[in-house]
Amino acid sequence: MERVEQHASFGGRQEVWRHESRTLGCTMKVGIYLPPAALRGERCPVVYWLSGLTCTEQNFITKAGAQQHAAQHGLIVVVPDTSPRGDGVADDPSYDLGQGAGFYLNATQAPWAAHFRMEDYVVHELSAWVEQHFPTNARRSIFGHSMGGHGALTLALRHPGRYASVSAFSPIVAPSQVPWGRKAFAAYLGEDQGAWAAHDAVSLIATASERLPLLVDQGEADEFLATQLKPELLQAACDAVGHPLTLRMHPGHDHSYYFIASFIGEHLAFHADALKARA
Ligand SMILES: N[C@@H](CCC(=O)N[C@@H](CS)C(=O)NCC(=O)O)C(=O)O
Repeated sequence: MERVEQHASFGGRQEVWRHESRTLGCTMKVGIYLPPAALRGERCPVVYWLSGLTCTEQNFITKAGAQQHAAQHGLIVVVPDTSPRGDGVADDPSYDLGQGAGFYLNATQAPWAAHFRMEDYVVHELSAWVEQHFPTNARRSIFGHSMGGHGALTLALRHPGRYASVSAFSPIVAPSQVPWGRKAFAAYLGEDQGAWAAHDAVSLIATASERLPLLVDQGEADEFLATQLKPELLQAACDAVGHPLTLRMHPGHDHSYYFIASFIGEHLAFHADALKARA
């Protein structure tokens, strides 16, 4: 492993690391924000951020403005890339499949299955690596944007007990029912839609064994709202079983990091409260 960037930030340090992933079979870059408390040697909880289509670790660490809030709450923020990377890794010319579009699941279909194992990477290998090398206290929360919002919701629902809290900006809530998700699921999981529900937040809500409250923020001027995101499907699924959901619609906000930056402080405060309650 090798540190490839470090920048002083709000009394802490924004770092980028490169490490070998056995799960993905390639080298991965990861953004790690260490708050002042971590630099003083205190053990801090970790919040995992999952980005959307086309992103690397750079989008969030340079545009979300998370560092000042993570510093204030004493949170380590870990930002993985959105897929395996490299010349030996399968890819597709479109922006919504292949590298930059891993969808936070383990692919079962050729040519993707060899490297596209983002669920195992994020849930198991990355957290073990983080907890081995950084001053953590083994408490975790998870959040993300768009494809990464889908990732945060589904990984929290699929791994009850692992995360203290979950939230999302503009998430894909029902990938089985929208073009981005249907294209990716057909490629990664196969045409048999029986396998899709296990990676679809709206489907998973019905049978969730842990009713972890969901915080979701969505811009009303988001260009993908009606075609790809459909938060009303998540609202209906939560209403049907009494799953706690706070869905906040924001007039004027689009799908960009300007939206994320506007509410990132509230999301980190939400996670900090939940992580403290677990202490
Ligand atoms: N029109 C966009 C679609 C992809 C997109 O909007 N990606 C979102 C996540 S779904 C994003 O975070 N983009 C990078 C950024 O805004 O920094 C593109 O082709 O790049």
